[in-house]
Amino acid sequence: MTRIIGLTGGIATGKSTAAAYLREQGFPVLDLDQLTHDLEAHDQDVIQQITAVFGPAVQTDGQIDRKKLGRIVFADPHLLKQLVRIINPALLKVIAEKTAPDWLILDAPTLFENGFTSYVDLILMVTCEPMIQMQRLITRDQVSISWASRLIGAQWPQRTKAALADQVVDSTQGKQKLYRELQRFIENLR
Ligand SMILES: CC(C)(COP(=O)(O)OP(=O)(O)OC[C@H]1O[C@@H](n2cnc3c(N)ncnc32)[C@H](O)[C@@H]1O)[C@@H](O)C(=O)NCCC(=O)NCCS
Ligand SMILES: Nc1ncnc2c1ncn2[C@@H]1O[C@H](COP(=O)(O)OP(=O)(O)OP(=O)(O)O)[C@@H](O)[C@H]1O
Repeated sequence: MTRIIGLTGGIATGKSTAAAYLREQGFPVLDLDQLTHDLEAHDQDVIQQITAVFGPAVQTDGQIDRKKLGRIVFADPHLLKQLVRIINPALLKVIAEKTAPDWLILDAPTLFENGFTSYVDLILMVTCEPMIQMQRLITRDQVSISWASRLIGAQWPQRTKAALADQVVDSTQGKQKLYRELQRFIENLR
């Protein structure tokens, strides 16, 4: 029977790093960021709906230009909600069809914000200190402090997510410590 672990946390806190480790340990992972990218590149219904709301300028070569769309929606919470309303049904359709012999990891950065908590059996959150989060985001994505603040501000605060999660792992002190915490999490699952 498929049981779903929702892997979530703030932007650039280490979710993909945690997901990669869990995948190495044998867990199947459904990455909702990647799924979103696939839908915005190939799903004609999604592309059409996004274009109807945000205009033809968000399309390049028949696909959604995510950098352009990101600049629009992360600058306006109402527009971000409109985008989520378009994407959510398409994501939920894939989630509902996905099966695994035991645990399935749903790598879902905005599990809470998108209203996906009722689709998972357990919530695992990756956290890190806010200053480290800011530094990692600026370094990884080469963005300004003000844009990084906007991206962080578009999500629920880390402390709110941590209070609602079943388990929290912390990536502040490096990858090896994060992996040890994940290993403990796995051992307690079995
Ligand atoms: C805004 C878009 C076009 C930006 O694409 P881009 O390739 O530049 O960024 P990417 O998808 O890799 O996202 C980077 C990070 O942004 C954050 N983010 C993505 N979607 C959201 C959202 N709805 N709310 C807040 N933060 C978000 C996440 O931390 C994510 O990991 C894209 O993220 C998108 O379509 N998002 C809406 C769909 C969604 O909610 N996806 C998350 C499902 S859990
Ligand atoms: N424990 C860690 N120690 C040091 N650096 C880390 C650690 N975990 C992640 N990083 C680095 O921080 C950055 C963000 O990590 P990652 O991409 O895994 O975050 P994310 O939460 O998946 O981000 P997003 O929300 O944008 O998808 C990356 O450059 C990654 O190499």
